[in-house]
Amino acid sequence: MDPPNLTNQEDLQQCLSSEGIHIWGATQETLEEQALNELKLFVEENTINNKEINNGTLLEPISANTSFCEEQSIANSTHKLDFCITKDDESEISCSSNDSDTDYIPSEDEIKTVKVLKKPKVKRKSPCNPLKSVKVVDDALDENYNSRLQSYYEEQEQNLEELRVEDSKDYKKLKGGLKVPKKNWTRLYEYQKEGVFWLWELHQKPCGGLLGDEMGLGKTVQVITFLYALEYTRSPSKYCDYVGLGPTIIVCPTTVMHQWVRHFHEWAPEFQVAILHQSGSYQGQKSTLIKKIHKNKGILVTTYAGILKYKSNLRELSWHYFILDEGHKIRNPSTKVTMAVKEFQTPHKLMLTGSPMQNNLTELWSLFDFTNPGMLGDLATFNEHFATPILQGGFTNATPMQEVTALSVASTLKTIISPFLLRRMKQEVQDHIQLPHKTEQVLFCSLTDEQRQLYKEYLMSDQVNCILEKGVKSWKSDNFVKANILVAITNLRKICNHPDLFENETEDSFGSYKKSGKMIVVSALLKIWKKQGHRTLLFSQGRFMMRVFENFLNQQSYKFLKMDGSTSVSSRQKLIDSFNSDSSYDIFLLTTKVGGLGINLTGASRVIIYDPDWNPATDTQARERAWRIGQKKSVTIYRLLSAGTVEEKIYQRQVWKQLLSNKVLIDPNTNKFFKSSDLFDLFSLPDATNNKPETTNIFRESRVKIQEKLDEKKRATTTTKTQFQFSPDKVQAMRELAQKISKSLSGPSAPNKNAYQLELEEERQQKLQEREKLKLLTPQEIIEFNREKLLHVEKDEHNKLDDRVSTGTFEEALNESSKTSTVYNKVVKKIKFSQLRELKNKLKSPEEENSKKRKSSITDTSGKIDGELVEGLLKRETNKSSSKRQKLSKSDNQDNYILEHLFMKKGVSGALEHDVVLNGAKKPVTLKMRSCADEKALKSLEALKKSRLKNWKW
Ligand SMILES: Nc1ncnc2c1ncn2[C@@H]1O[C@H](COP(=O)(O)OP(=O)(O)OP(=O)(O)O)[C@@H](O)[C@H]1O
Repeated sequence: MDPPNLTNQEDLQQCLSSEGIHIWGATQETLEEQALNELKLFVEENTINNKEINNGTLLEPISANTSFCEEQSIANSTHKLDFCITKDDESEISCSSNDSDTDYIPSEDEIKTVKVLKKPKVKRKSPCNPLKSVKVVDDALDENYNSRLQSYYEEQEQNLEELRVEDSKDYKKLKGGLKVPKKNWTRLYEYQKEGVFWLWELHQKPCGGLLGDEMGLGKTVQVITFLYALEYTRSPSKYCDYVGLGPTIIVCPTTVMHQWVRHFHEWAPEFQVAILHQSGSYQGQKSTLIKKIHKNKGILVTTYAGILKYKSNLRELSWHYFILDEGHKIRNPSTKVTMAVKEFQTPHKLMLTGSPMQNNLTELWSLFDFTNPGMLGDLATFNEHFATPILQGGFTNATPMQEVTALSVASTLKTIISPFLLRRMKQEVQDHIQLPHKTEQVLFCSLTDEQRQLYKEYLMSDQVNCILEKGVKSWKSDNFVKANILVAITNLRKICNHPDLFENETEDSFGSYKKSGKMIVVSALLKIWKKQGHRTLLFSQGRFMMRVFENFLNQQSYKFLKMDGSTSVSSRQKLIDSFNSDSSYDIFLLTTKVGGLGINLTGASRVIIYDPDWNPATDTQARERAWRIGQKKSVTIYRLLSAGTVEEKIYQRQVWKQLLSNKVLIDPNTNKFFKSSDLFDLFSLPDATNNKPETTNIFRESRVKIQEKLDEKKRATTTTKTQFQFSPDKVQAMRELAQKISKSLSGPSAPNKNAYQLELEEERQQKLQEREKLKLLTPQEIIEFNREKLLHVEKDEHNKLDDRVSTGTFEEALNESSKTSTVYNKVVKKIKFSQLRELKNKLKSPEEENSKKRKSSITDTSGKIDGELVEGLLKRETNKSSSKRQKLSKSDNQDNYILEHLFMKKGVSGALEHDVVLNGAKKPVTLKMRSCADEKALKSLEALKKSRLKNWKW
């Protein structure tokens, strides 16, 4: 089989640079991602047109008629790569409405899941049919539009003959004269009002802007209110002939087209809003629809693919506003769709995205090249003077000077883009929106034995050996090796998700959750959350994993809905509405790319991201579906990773990218990024006994408290066991003694006061005996003895035992011994007190006893959650006397319990607080370095100004 045609090295380099790769060469970039990116470039450049890759073998081209994401079957292959290669952008557009994740453009990230050769022959029930919900109908057909307007006016008790937007005093006038209807203004949050004003300021200049508020903060609502206010104000435009709002195009992902229509109907009902897509109500010639909406000065909502498809019809006409929703889709400057949207010469261009920079600084350049063409100079100048120094300063091996230069250049860049970028984070506006608390943790799950075995075997396969032998030397020039690297990574990821995705088993056991470490964790989480009454969004990357989940959820009788690329566009909004409105659905199963963009799923308060994406924004987008305006409950998000595997590297890469983005968009003084791994790191697997995932060591300070606590507990037990050597007889004697004591302490209470006194007397005798015995022991043995006692006492307090590793020296042993004894004595006192109380209670009347039971059922701590006995629950601390504990919310307590449970029973070996990982420490900067760095930043600015002269279309 021939290797694919090589693209010329310049093209490759360009692609790499768009992924932030070219600058430092191989040493500081992960090779696997370069392979991935370059392969993506092949996809976009059609250099390996329609070939499929199977275990390193590039197979024959798929038929020329293959539509995007169409499932193909190629015989005699075993381990199928889970993606398809698009023929080209047009082929994607021509696909039917129900066959694609991606009615938007196949961007560089869009290597799609297509098929497996052997489809898992699992008997599947289809997910529950959603309840019927009101379908959003657009205004493409005049009769629909008129009848909607009529009902609206009737509702408003207004006359149909009135002006489209009535001129009354019922508005808020902003500086510069914009009148915002009060019915909208009063509904906006303060920061949204600022957003509307910012849009108005931009409108008065011949420039565009990027509304980059964090996801779910209401970017759509702000833009619609602004457009509505423009129309309401009816002021003539300085830069074109329109009065009020002229014809407008909104480009967005397929899934949110209907959401836009709905928002327009709610916030600006008088506008005529038509969907330019086969899922819209207009089924005639699309060119006719385009002309009609343009003439009526309406709003045309279409997809990124739609822009390509109808580009010539759309470009014939002049548009007032051109708006890109989820505008990061044009982050790659060399894709067709990016070039297409940049060809539109509208006076006003806006972009909405919650993740303006996902992988590298070139992306940011590409976005601003749309909204403010030429403002950041040409790409080469930008890369040389901004992207390079910022990136250089971010690596762990950067010199202090490089670091400070990066800081200065990043600050300069931030200053340049600030007037045209409005970005607010949820944390900043929390006072306004009052979002409920969010916890986001990364859980490191152990592989099952089967997975580990498979993973190891694959690592030792010829394919991986070949990569490691050839790859290090020739990956740069050998695209075949790059393709192999990609295939290998994909296979490893499959094993991490579920071994059956890699190696199909018999039908009966296909997809059993017990075969996958992460699925065992999912199973435990879903079980507990259902009991707690939480509803869950379960995100996964691939459709085949979705099938495994579907099978599992059916077996476990969960009620669920599902949305992936095969879900027809027209039914997606219905599914979303059904899930939000019908609380009987436990779970919404979604692919990250389809379900992660733009939609509202506040009906759920729990989110699982089953497998990490290379792009941090993809996972963040997914989590934001639940944690957004409208959410009433605390939200918990778990990102699952298989410990020690390639998934950890992917997560580390995510963090790296996120920190780079934060440096420019949030705080230039973000700390260093860490060095990425090399090829050997990718294809390795630490020993199973090494149960501390690498990532938890890198971000030690971000480890969740509960993990520390459990680790301490473990150490306390194991240390003692390994440090001291006792003869078996001695151990036995100590055990017996300790057991005897603990039995006497925790045994059934005496029936009356006299019996209790007798018991105390017996205890005193035992203590005396014990003291005699202790005289014969060494200090270390005393420690061990005390520990043993505490373990038998089986109370929480034994966790407070100091766990310092004893070296066995006499002094330390004595120290530790005295501490242990103190803890022990406290325990004993507490137990006695509780026994006494119990005894008193027994002497109380039955009524009093009943009332006490009622109370205790509220604060029950023994293996119960909300009154339910939960399997595997050891203990649940609801210590009323601890003020710290009292401050924790119910949700925090539930989360803590769940984590404890997962650590103890379900193979989770580490957990990180995701937000803490991303909050880097700040570096002190000396004055001298600062002035040198500022000089460099000034030079960068000069270079940019020169480049601007040629390019900026202000
Ligand atoms: N002022 C407001 N009053 C009531 N609801 C609001 C307000 N602002 C936003 N919302 C609601 O919050 C939700 C999120 O808003 P929207 O979809 O506009 O956010 P977004 O920033 O565009 O999100 P994404 O980036 O995910 O697309 C929507 O359901 C919207 O109706």
